[in-house]
Amino acid sequence: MALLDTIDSPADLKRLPVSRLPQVAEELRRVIIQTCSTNGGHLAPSLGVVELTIALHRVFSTPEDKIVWDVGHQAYAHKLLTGRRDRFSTLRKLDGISGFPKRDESPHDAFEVGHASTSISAATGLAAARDLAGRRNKVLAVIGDGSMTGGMAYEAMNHAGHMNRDMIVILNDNEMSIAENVGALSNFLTRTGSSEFVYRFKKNVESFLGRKDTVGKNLLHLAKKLEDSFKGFFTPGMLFEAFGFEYIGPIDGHDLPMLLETLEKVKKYHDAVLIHVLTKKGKGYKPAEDDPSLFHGVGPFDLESGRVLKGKGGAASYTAIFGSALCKLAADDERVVAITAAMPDGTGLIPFSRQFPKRFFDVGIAEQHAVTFAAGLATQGFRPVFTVYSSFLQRAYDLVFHDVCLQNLPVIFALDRAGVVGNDGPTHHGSLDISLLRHLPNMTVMAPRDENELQHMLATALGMQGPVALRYPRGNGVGVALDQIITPLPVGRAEVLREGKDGAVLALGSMVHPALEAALQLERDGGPSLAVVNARFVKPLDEELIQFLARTYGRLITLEENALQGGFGSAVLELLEEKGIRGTRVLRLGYPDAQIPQGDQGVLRAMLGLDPAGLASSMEAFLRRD
Ligand SMILES: Cc1ncc(C[n+]2csc(CCOP(=O)(O)OP(=O)(O)O)c2C)c(N)n1
Ligand SMILES: CC(=O)[C@@H](O)[C@H](O)COP(=O)(O)O
Ligand SMILES: [Mg+2]
Repeated sequence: MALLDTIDSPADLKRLPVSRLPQVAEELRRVIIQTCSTNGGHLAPSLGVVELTIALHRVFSTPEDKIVWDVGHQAYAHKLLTGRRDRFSTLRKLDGISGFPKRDESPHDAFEVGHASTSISAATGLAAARDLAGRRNKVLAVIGDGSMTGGMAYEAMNHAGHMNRDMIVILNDNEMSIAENVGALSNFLTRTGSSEFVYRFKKNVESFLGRKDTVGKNLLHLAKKLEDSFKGFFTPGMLFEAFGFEYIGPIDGHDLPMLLETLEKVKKYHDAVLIHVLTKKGKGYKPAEDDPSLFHGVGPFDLESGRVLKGKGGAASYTAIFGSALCKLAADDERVVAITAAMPDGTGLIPFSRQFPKRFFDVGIAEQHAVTFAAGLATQGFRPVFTVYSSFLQRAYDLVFHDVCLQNLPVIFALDRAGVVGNDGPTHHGSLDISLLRHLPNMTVMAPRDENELQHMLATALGMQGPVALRYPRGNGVGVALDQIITPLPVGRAEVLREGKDGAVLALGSMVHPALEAALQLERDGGPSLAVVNARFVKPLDEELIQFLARTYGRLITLEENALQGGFGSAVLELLEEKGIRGTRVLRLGYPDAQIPQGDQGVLRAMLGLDPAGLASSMEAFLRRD
């Protein structure tokens, strides 16, 4: 029987002799690799923290003690050790366990995450609550070096350090974000400098004098003092100590005895402490060790070879086509610059970064900074294209308004992953961007019906003088041929794709082709005949056409992959109200006011009634109600 099968809670782990822990680590890795090979998932991040997770659950006692995982994509071992081994095969599937910590999934999941750099803030809140309630549990945040490039982490450290709450931050430093980590901090963190001296010195002293020898401890103390005396070096320790955190490290994040000893020691402290651990992303699975970016968030893969069975960014993906169109347009327009917030691969900007290295900027996980950085560039005549997942732009909302729209600056927001993204679930679905952006002054919002129109919309955006949001879905296009010549579209003009007698469908972006399919299906079945319009623009709407359709049919159906509240359909309703067009019946189809769960994209769209069959059924029922 596998040792892991005997661990239904951290208490079971605590009962094992230390000598058995390496076997637990080995079995955890085997389950994580096996599950990710079938389900996909965040393999490399989770493999990198197996020993750290074992050590944490050996020394601390969740759920009383609180562990907040930053992003939470690395928490698979945590889930396996906290009673979810039997359900782990449902990872990231509809109705399965989440790929991120979820409070309603386990009391051991102290806080819900998914977007980076929030863990220290949450942990600070948990620590303050503990103190107010007079409890004495420990509170920890585990944050990666990539997530440490997010400004919120410093806001939190500044506050936590000031309060000097009893809390522990564990910096999991694997020198990787999704891609190689970027930024001055990243270089700084890997510049162990005198810390390296102290680290090697500590290792030598320990091996020579034994761990428990007091002389060794005094020598270690001396080594630390030596480090402090190296005024010429400004080491990570000093940075975090400037924030009021006692710094410990760097230590080997795969050395279980060292981890256990360090955590046991720090557990006795009652101050703000940061432990800097060095880990290898993907440790224990060679394909992931060799390519931690590919295996950061990976689709199903062949266990033996590590060959990924269905990649995300296939040649026909919206992402890849966006990336190549941007390169084409940038070649003829030197004003074009591209910006990513630590996601060059996921946003398709790798080709651009290679072709125009001086015009490419990876700002780290810093979306707020990215927006205002783009605004700065735009004031000087450049055409910044900030390519970002829809859900990750949400944290920069005010900067979009305050720094871009109010100044009416020509910044382009290329919003990838708009609509349901699939197995990442509710934190990552791009379900809000239309509602967030369409009411901002000077903003244009558009969505292409397919991957070919995406090219033309990008050219349209680059030809405009103010802010533009261009949203498109995760995954492959509909398989249309790509025009070689990319030309701008007439702004604010929709496109009638088919005529009808009984009503008109205004479909936006990824809903256009399903709408066509549904209308055709209805007609084939002898049902109503519907006109279908590719709306193209949420702002400005094609006011003339929409008023004509309202007056002609008296019945309109709007379709969008966005929350209904404040979405495209809302904009149509507002227009009819504003123009005094009474009596038109409007059916709005889109996302409800509810969390959309995780699951394959097609399954979710069908669940939401946004697949062709679901659309046909809703449309027919609506038209029959007359
Ligand atoms: C606000 C936000 N932006 C971008 C992402 C996408 N993202 C997820 S994990 C990750 C890299 C995290 O790097 P690190 O914290 O070092 O963790 P590691 O994967 O190396 O363990 C990024 C950019 C996100 N989840 N949230
Ligand atoms: C954890 C995280 O936020 C990213 O890794 C995200 O899951 C990537 O999403 P894609 O798989 O759509 O690129
Ligand atoms: Mg990292």
